[in-house]
Amino acid sequence: MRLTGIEVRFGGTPALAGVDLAVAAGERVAVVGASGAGKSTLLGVLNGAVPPTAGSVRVLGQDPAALRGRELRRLRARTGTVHQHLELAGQLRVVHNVNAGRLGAWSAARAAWSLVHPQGTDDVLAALSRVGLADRAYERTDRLSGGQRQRVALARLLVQRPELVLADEPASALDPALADQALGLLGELAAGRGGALLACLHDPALALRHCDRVVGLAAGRVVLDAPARTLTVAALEGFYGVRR
Ligand SMILES: Nc1ncnc2c1ncn2[C@@H]1O[C@H](COP(=O)(O)OP(=O)(O)OP(=O)(O)O)[C@@H](O)[C@H]1O
Repeated sequence: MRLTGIEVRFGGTPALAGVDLAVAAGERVAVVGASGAGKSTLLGVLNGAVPPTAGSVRVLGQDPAALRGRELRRLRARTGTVHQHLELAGQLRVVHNVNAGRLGAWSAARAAWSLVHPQGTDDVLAALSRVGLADRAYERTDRLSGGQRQRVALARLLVQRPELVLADEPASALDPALADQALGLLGELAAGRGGALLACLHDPALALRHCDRVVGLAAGRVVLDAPARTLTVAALEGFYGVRR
């Protein structure tokens, strides 16, 4: 995956400005930076949700902004995103939300039928069991806690089995043990498909424990790009403006 000279403008000030970033297969990259630095916008450029106003994007050998229809759906099925706001349908049962991870690989008819009769439930239950929620499969999703819903979104990704994993603060509502487990699962998922993981993280210790490389953004620019083993929690806290 490679970004070259990426600029994104929503209005006056650019959300991303001159971003160059190449990520190799197998890399686990933490994207860090203060609120508003451009982290979510960067993930949006990679999954095709945010078209750049300048620059070029290659994701799994393709340019998401140049694709339409079936080609774009195919690329999106290979790119899995855990969104910051999760994008779960609260009124649906957990099993349906997890099954939605497969929608990119199914026809519209099969996807609609799966809402009545969930398909491939064994995989769904296995994914829910990996995130500790097997006993909540048939509950309405909006009855779950924030952290439980975050784990439903993770189970949806496990069912999707994408190559490139994009995770926007995937552990923000999880306790420390569950956060470690979630990051471990995301890293395994990306490695298992020969892909890569990019995770926006606000917790420096979590970033250093689970990622090989840390990319820091400030005001839409890359201001840090270093192997995790060369960084410390204190250095990353300084990057966030924390003073002790
Ligand atoms: N859809 C949008 N329309 C207008 N401005 C936007 C939009 N999305 C993001 N921005 C602006 O782009 C800048 C970067 O936002 P972004 O969401 O990428 O930051 P972030 O680093 O992910 O922040 P946070 O840690 O708070 O989630 C911000 O100034 C934000 O206001």
